[in-house]
Amino acid sequence: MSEVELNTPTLSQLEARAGQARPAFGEHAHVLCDNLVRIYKTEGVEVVALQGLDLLVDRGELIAVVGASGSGKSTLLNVLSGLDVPTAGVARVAGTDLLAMTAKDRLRYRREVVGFVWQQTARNLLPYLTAAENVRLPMRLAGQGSCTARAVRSGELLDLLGVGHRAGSRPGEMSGGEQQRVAIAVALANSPQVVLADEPTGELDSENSEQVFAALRRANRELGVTTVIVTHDATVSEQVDRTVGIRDGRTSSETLRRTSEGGDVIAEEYAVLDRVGRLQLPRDFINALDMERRVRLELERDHIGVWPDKPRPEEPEEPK
Ligand SMILES: Nc1ncnc2c1ncn2[C@@H]1O[C@H](COP(=O)(O)OP(=O)(O)OP(=O)(O)O)[C@@H](O)[C@H]1O
Repeated sequence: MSEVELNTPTLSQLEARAGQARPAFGEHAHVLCDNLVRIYKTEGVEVVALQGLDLLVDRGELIAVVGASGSGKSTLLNVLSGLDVPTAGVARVAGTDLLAMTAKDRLRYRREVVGFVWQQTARNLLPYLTAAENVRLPMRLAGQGSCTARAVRSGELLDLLGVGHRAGSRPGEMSGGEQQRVAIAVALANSPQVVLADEPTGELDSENSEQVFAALRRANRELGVTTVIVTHDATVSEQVDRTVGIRDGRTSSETLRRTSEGGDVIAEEYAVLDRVGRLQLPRDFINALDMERRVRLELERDHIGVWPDKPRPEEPEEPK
């Protein structure tokens, strides 16, 4: 055997080396969506609601997903909550592969792994039970703890979310914001690993919305529960550290919030670069430069320039 043959790696060695060099996408993420596709077919017409969406959320992180109506937010949440199955791609939450669940796995997943807060308070709480009874119900259904242990936990959760004084009230006797904070306690009752909230402030005024966001932040911080809030309200980026924007069924931007040394809250927006190098330019940037179909790129030492295909007509000079 020649020396060249001896030193030439085999295909399987090359594959093993490639695997070592790059950890799998989102290997350590608590919530992972990789190239997620959801196509709805109705009367022969196909609607692509998710078009290869990538999303990573770390354990213990709190993020918001924002997007215009029809961008795919509810579809994403339905997949993450185990209500819907994507057409293709990977969806994994707290180690559970959402595309490979049996009906029994799905029930366990929805009962033990994730907690939900829906927009409509009526979907979150039973009207004829008090706040404390509503929080105790999921624990009873899951057969968790003794009667006393359940009462203690419901009291602690209601206190944590600032609605301890409402323990004996029925939903109809509480404000919308209080009902949603009780709903968060219900979602947390069985100690889920991930809380999913769909427009939790959609029916609330700004003061109540802020209280609900503050309650979600407190639950996230104190209990370490990973939290994903879906909303069309772009101002949510002031309330959370990371906001992921979806456009046309794909993640398009991220806004990161940080506090400067002077104490000011600074929100910086980034475009998302996907794994094959695709980037969605903001619609207003494209419109401002009349960009269409293709653009010219130039690689500089520390950035990439993007120019319209055709030069823009000269601006007419202002008459003197
Ligand atoms: N069951 C369905 N059958 C057919 N098309 C659907 C279905 N559900 C959603 N779609 C379509 O998929 C796309 C994404 O919808 P989705 O409800 O996920 O968006 P969204 O961002 O949550 O919107 P909204 O904020 O209005 O609820 C839309 O074009 C919608 O019409």
